[in-house]
Amino acid sequence: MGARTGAEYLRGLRERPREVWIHGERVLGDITEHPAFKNITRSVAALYDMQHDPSLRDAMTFVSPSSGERVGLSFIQPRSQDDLRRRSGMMKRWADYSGGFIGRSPDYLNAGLAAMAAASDYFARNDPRFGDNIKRYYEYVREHDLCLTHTLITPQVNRSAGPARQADPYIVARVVKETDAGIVVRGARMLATLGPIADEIEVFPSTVLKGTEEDAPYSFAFAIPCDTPGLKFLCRESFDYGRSHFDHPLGSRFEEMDAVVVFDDVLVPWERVFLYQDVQLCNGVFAETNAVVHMAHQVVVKNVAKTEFIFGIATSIADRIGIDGFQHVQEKLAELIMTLETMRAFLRAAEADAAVDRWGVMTPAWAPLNAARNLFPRLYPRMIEIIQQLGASGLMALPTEADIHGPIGPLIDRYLQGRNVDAYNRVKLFRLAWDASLSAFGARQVLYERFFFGDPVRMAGALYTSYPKEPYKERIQAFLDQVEQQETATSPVADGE
Ligand SMILES: Cc1cc2c(cc1C)N(C[C@H](O)[C@H](O)[C@H](O)COP(=O)(O)OP(=O)(O)OC[C@H]1O[C@@H](n3cnc4c(N)ncnc43)[C@H](O)[C@@H]1O)c1[nH]c(=O)[nH]c(=O)c1N2
Ligand SMILES: O=C(O)Cc1ccc(O)cc1
Repeated sequence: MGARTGAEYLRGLRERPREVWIHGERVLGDITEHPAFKNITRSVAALYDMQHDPSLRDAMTFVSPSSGERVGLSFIQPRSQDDLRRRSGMMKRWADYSGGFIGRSPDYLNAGLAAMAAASDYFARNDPRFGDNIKRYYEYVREHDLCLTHTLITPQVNRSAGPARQADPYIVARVVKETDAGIVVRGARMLATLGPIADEIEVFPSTVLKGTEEDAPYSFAFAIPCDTPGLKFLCRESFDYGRSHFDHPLGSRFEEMDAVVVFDDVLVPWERVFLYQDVQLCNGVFAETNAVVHMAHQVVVKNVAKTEFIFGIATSIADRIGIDGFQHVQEKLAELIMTLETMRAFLRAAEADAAVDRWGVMTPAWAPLNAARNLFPRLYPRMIEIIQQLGASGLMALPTEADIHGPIGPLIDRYLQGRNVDAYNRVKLFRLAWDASLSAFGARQVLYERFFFGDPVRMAGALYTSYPKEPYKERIQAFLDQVEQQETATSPVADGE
């Protein structure tokens, strides 16, 4: 019990084989040895191991209020700004490990779950048992340091109709029946990042349901182990092509995988149900519990780490091939600095203006985090464009490790050296830039940043509609009135001329 080591995380996956499909086959045997999952499971394990580095103990863990064990800091229910800063410090260490390329390190969902448990009264409004369920579940996950995945989105079949109005009412995961033991769920959800190698899956409300009776069977929040019978993970193709860390420095380590989740009459025990059939409570769960704020806190920490990493790549390219003196290159690098400082400022503002919410949790200020989560999906594709603009053909004149060590090695040494670096290290840098900006891994990162927190168009709409606009409109009206008064006061008629 308490914060796990990487070995304990890997053992947990081995002990609980789950139904995972990839490349036309079911993963049989040890998933931690499967080519698509071996490297990412080692990377997630490395995150857990950081919790046991004696020099990082206080930076990565805190003392559990229930067991007295040291548990992961992302599970903390912050009570002070200091707690928030400690949590973001911990999140930054995890994000730095992968340059922000493991978007779904477990801290993202841990922070959300901690907030939901603090807001257990919200779930109790649906049913008093659900309030106890979410609290108990949070403690269970925290004390066992489990790795969570989540799935919110309905299958992309026909977006012009709600879940009940699809070609088949069982496309979207819904409740088929209730038993004394729990609810039975049939249908599918999208898109569980890290799903096949998580311990548990949260199946939470997603798109805004209409609030009519027909949506009730689609309205629920629950969590179950990933090896629950009938639960299937349908993976996309792996972007870890089994190449060396030199050839694919990111894809060979941080390919976190995304999977469609199918529920083939899955029994969800009542003690794991947190919301059921109450459409309004389902629609409000992330906002009303402030879980979305705490998750956004992790996201902005990750954005800082990722922007630092991309800026590091871009400025290294500029230096290595001698383009750093050109004005337009400096302008592009300055753009990355602006993005970095913007993200840092959002994070700092959110922590500095944090306040205790109605659930008693010290909660980062939402306005800067909400602005950040709307802005970054627009800035990240531009960051990647800058890498492409600076790297140019160098992102394609890119031999592999085998070429460097093979018969053409001397040619590479001569023609692919940089201004101040040998060919080996120049190619190594450019392969990293390629993996961040052009490989399947890199392209998926752009898509991830565009969409993972929701459809950017609807997110922007929600930002606009929820933002307090009256004070600004009133100010403009007052300004216009003032102009009129001044005109009247200074006009010849008013002066009696
Ligand atoms: C790489 C990656 C990883 C993840 C995820 C996505 C991606 C790309 N997601 C899913 C993510 O939450 C999801 O992509 C967004 O919410 C958008 O939903 P759809 O992808 O279904 O697009 P959707 O089909 O809704 O939209 C497609 C297009 O249609 C437009 N559109 C659709 N409906 C509209 C409407 N009503 N009004 C206006 N425009 C509309 C959109 O603006 C968009 O341009 C996820 N989810 C999850 O639960 N867990 C996870 O771990 C992840 N991980
Ligand atoms: O749906 C929401 O309101 C917030 C949300 C979006 C994406 C996600 O991964 C978690 C929560």
